[in-house]
Amino acid sequence: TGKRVDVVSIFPEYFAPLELSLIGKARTTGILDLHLHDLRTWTHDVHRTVDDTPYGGGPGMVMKPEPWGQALDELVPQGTTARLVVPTPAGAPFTQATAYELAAESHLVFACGRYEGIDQRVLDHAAERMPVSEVSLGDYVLFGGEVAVLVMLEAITRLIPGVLGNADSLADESHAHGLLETPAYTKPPSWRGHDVPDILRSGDHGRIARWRRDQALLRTAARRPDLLAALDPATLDKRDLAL
Ligand SMILES: N#Cc1ccccc1Cn1ccc2ccc(-c3cc(N)[nH]n3)cc21
Repeated sequence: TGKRVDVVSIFPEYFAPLELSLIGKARTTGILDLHLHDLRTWTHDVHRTVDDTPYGGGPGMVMKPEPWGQALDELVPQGTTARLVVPTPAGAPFTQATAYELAAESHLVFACGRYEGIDQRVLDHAAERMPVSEVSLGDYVLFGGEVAVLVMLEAITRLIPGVLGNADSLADESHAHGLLETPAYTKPPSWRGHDVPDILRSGDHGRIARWRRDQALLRTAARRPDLLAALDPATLDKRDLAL
């Protein structure tokens, strides 16, 4: 059976396009079993209230715990398990490594917050019976979790075996070896006075691989020194260090 993914949001229509693309693909390949839910399903008052004022004062509103608690009771019944993934500016960085970890899970529940976030007790209570990942997509603040979940779903889905046609394309992409990927070129060989590097048209695959690695190292050093610093020195050979 495919990977079960539940998304809970007060704007489930944000995800409607996925129903076409991912569900379409999943139907043929049985990869993703995506279910969208409106959090207001689990409200019972006439105004379908999901938010209230923050304890301790401050601007904005906070999402009430009750609807979330009932949603999780229904989506992750006692005796079943899932990983709860909650986008938040205060989360741990979502990286390619996180995407791989989440791609391996059989059941993911994404909680999309709005307003100033979800009452913390929802996450604390859920953590008593399931793994909870609070994740940040970057050091900027969004209006809510929906866009973050769209990004995560894309990053995760492409890692599930069978989704990408050419599995090799996963091996050499950015962040696969902890380095940025090399520049890409295609025909024509010369375009508006810009030529493709001769090495790439030499047919010498050993030298091409070497050139590509050099480019990845130089590019990573120039644009992402933080990634270079994080590299395992064991993966670098003496030529690399000479760059
Ligand atoms: N929480 C919160 C919050 C706190 C202060 C101001 C605005 C918000 C809005 N918000 C509500 C839900 C929610 C979900 C994810 C993000 C998010 C993630 C990244 N990486 N940036 N922003 C923001 C979200």
